[in-house]
Amino acid sequence: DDDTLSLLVVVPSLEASEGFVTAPTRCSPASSMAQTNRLRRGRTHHTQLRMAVDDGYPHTDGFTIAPSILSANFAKLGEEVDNVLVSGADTVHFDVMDNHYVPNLTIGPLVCDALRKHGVTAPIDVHLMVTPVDQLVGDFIKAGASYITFHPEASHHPDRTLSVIKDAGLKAGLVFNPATPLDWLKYAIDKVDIVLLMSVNPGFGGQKFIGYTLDKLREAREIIDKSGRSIRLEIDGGVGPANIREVAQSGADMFVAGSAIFGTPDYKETIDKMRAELAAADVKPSWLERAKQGELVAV
Ligand SMILES: O=C(CO)[C@H](O)[C@H](O)COP(=O)(O)O
Repeated sequence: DDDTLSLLVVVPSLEASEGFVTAPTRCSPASSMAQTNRLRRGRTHHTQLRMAVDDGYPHTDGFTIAPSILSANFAKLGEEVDNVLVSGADTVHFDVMDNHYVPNLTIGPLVCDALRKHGVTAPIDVHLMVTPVDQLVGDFIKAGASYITFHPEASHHPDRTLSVIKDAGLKAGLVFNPATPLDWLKYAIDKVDIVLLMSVNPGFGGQKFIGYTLDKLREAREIIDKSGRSIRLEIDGGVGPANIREVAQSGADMFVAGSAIFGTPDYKETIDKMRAELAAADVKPSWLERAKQGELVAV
């Protein structure tokens, strides 16, 4: 209920081969507002409530699967989101397009708020493809977003925008279009929780993965690992069971997939295939391995 949150907390275990053990705990909203919001946002409505107290992300295997609702049936969005979450997705990827920064028009804070009111408790990963950025950031914080990522070149003050998101207790991220260099990370990396690489030109679902972004993933992975921080590396565009293994091997640990999931009749079967490919990739998420060795600074 809203007064007392009863959670199963997932904590990293140095001994467990999967990297996690579960332990029941009880959390009270008497803690700070930011912490309370974080707890609420971190709740999932899977078969059991899960939360990674180390970093605020839910995960089963250290990898995050984030279906993009851009490819969902908007006429029954709540049901679509419920289905994809019970099918094993970790977060809901929420694409916001303004017909200005990108040539398409989608959904805004009202829809995010409606999903929360519908009962969605999984993290909502808001990807802003808009300019200007700042007004919508405030609106999405109020609407119950969990993570907000934006394109730095679309913001007048990227550093300030990152701070506003983080100060509200959310995860903040920068998004890079396929041909946009990663230079923006050089100065702002201490405020970045998520680096999102576009592997298609933003604006539409169902496009083909641009191959050279695999090199860019490796470059971003190196920058992140050097930073010594638990930053997630998210990839978005043209990802599905056929290429997720190679994408993971190139360094990604958060995978957005729209048409590959919503375009299939059985979401669980598709997500299971993606997880099987991740297991076969024979790589562990860098953040998880380094957390086990006590190397990472929490974000
Ligand atoms: O941000 C996006 C487009 O701008 C979408 O999230 C992305 O394209 C995912 O769709 P698909 O998996 O079908 O490529």
